[in-house]
Amino acid sequence: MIVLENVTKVFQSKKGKIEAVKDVSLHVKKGEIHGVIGYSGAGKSTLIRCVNLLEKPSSGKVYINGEELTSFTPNQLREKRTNIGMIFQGFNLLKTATVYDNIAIPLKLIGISNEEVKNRVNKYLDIVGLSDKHNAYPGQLSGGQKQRVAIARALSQEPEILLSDEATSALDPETTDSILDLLLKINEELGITILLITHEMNVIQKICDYVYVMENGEIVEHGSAIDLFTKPNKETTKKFLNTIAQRKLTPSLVNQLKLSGSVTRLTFVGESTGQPLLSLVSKQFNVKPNILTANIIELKNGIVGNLVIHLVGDQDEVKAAQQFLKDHGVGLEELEG
Ligand SMILES: Nc1ncnc2c1ncn2[C@@H]1O[C@H](COP(=O)(O)OP(=O)(O)OP(=O)(O)O)[C@@H](O)[C@H]1O
Repeated sequence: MIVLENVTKVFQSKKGKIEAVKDVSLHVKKGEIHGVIGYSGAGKSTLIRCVNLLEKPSSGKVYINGEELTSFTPNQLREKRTNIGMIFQGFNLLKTATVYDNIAIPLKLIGISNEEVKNRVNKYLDIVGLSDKHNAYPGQLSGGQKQRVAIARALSQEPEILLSDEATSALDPETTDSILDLLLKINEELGITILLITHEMNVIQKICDYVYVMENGEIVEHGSAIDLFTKPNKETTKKFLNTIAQRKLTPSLVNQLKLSGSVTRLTFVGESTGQPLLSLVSKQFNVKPNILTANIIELKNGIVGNLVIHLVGDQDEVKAAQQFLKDHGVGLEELEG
C-alpha cells in the first residue's frame, strides 16, 4: 500500500523556485494498479521519484505499508527500498554485463547468497519469458526484451511494490502491449501493487484500476478508470481520451446539427450496454436518433461504449428522451459547437 499525504517538491533553479509537485495526496491499495497521466513537465517523474525518496519531498509524508518512509534514517531507507522495485523508460541496464549479471549483481550487493541469487535469476527470467537469454548482453536484445530484463531485475528483490516510470514510452505499440500484459500478469500472479506514470492513455486503459490526471504539479482529476472514461470533467482528461477514441466533431457540424435537435454523447457502461435503448427511445418519444460516431473501449475492469447521436425532434421530446436514457444508467453530455 502506498500513501502520499500532501507531498510537495520544490526545486531551486537559477530562474527561481520550481514547484514540480504541489500538495499531492494519493492512496494505492494493496494489489491495485494506479496510473498517473499527464503531459511533459506535469511533474509525473518527480512525483513517482518521491515515492521511494529518490527525490526527497520538500514537505508532506510518504507511507509504504503504513510505515512513514519520510521519517527513516538513510540506513533504514536503504533496507525498506528493497520492498519497492522500479522500472524506467531507458531500462537502466549495465551494458557490459550479461542478462544474468544485470539481475545477479544487485542481489549480491544486498547480501543474498550465491545459491539464492541463482534461483531468483532463473525464476524471474522464466516469469518474464527470457529463460534462454542468460548469457546475452543488453546490446543483443530488443527494446521489449531489455524492459523484460529490467522487470526481472526489479522483481528479483521480491518487492511488494513496483514503480513504473514511463516503462513503455520507448517501445512500439505491439511491444508496449506485451509489456503491459506482463505487468498485468505479475500484478495478478504475484500480487504486486503497481504505481505507474505515463503520457499514454492506452496504458491507463489497458491495466489501471484507478487514475490520477496531473497538470502543473497538481492532481486535477482522479477516479476509477471506468469513472474517468465515462465521466471526465477536466479538459486535460478529455484531451487524453480523444487520443484513444475519436470523440470530437467539428464545431461547425455540431452547430449545424443543433438547428434540428441535440447533439449528445452517450456513455454506456455496465447494464446499460445490454439494452436496446435507442430503439426504445424512438418508439416511446417523437424523436429520431441518428448515430454520428461510435466506439467501444475495453478497460481493465469493464467495457465502456461511446455513441454521439443527433436526436432530431422538438425540444420537449428531446429533453424527455434524454431523461429516459439517463434514468436507464446512460451517461449524457450535450456537445456544444
Ligand atoms: N532536478 C531538477 N531541478 C530543477 N527542476 C526540475 C528538476 N527535475 C524536474 N524539474 C522541473 O520540474 C517540472 C516537472 O518535471 P518532471 O520531469 O517531473 O515532469 P514530467 O511530467 O515527468 O515530464 P517528462 O515526461 O517530460 O519527464 C519541470 O518544470 C522540470 O523542468
